[in-house]
Amino acid sequence: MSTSTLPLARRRSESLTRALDYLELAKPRIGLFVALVVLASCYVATNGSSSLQTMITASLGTLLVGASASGMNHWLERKLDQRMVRTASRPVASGRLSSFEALSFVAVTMAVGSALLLFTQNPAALLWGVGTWAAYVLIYTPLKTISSWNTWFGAVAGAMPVLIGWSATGAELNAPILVLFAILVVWQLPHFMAIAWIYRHDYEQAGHQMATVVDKTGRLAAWQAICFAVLLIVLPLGLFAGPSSTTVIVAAALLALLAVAQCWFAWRFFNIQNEQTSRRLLLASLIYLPSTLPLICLAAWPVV
Ligand code: HEM
Ligand SMILES: CC(C)=CCC/C(C)=C/CC/C(C)=C/COP(=O)(O)OP(=O)(O)O
Repeated sequence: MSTSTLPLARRRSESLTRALDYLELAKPRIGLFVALVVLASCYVATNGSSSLQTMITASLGTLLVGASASGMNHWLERKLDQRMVRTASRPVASGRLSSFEALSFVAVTMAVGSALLLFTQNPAALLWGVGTWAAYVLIYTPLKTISSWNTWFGAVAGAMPVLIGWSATGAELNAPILVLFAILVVWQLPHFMAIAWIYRHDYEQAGHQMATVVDKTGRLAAWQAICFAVLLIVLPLGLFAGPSSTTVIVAAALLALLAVAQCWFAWRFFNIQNEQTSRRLLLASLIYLPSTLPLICLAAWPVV
């Protein structure tokens, strides 16, 4: 039956399925978090004086470059993804999208995202965007099957959108932006160690050298989760490297308090790695990150 003779309802549902497949290529939930990080970074870099237009276009540009990186990761890992329960039904791994369709998505989102960063922002924002893409696609992704250090490289790549937001504003580096970058790098270790434990059998099946694969006792993952969670408690002290004010003191205290809560879940996971402690640590990490963003903005509140 040719496409034109298919019943309208069926054609509509097929178009919707394809649209959702392309959306899945972009890893939209991680993308949303990354966009929020860029919004906050623009605000923090300028102590609240960034224009709304800069904030929105920088976030949109990063979202598109990030979608391109995620699409490339789907394509590069299509064979490995087939071996993992969590990823086997992904659009490229399952064959619903062809390599041509996936790579076209990668090229179009990269071109539009890069143009947005260059023409609405500046060459530095584009450079950091391309650098983040390269760190994720060319360094982190191939390292996953080589060494468990991959997560540390992934953590740096995952924090680089802070630098896209900062460079878009053209502002000087300040204490809150450096603290936000550090928080993002460090946060990803407890975030991912919980995931590495939950999906350890999947990762082993695909040959990914995650901490829970190279050390099946779970201790390596547990140590990394607790050490980096503790580090999150002290990082807000870095805010005092800049001008101090009541808002900075309040923001630093609340950031440390949030980190203590996150640390509690890392501590439970450190003591015993099981379904409950790992899932709770993952959930805590997903609550911790968006909660820190308004607080770091508070720390950059203009002193009058
Ligand atoms: C080393 C770095 C990172 C690794 C290896 C990693 C890995 C993952 C994986 C595998 C999941 C899926 C968990 C599941 O299906 O249950 C996930 C979830 C998530 N991650 Fe990360 N992540 C990293 C960094 C980041 C960063 C930088 C962000 C955003 C700023 C982020 C935001 C999220 C969000 C929002 C989710 C939940 C939504 C979803 O499952 O798509 N992650 N992460
Ligand atoms: C501008 C730009 C490029 C933004 C992207 C930001 C960025 C680098 C986020 C990466 C976070 C990360 C390492 C996710 C896990 O990927 P994974 O491959 O381990 O996840 P998977 O197993 O679900 O594929």
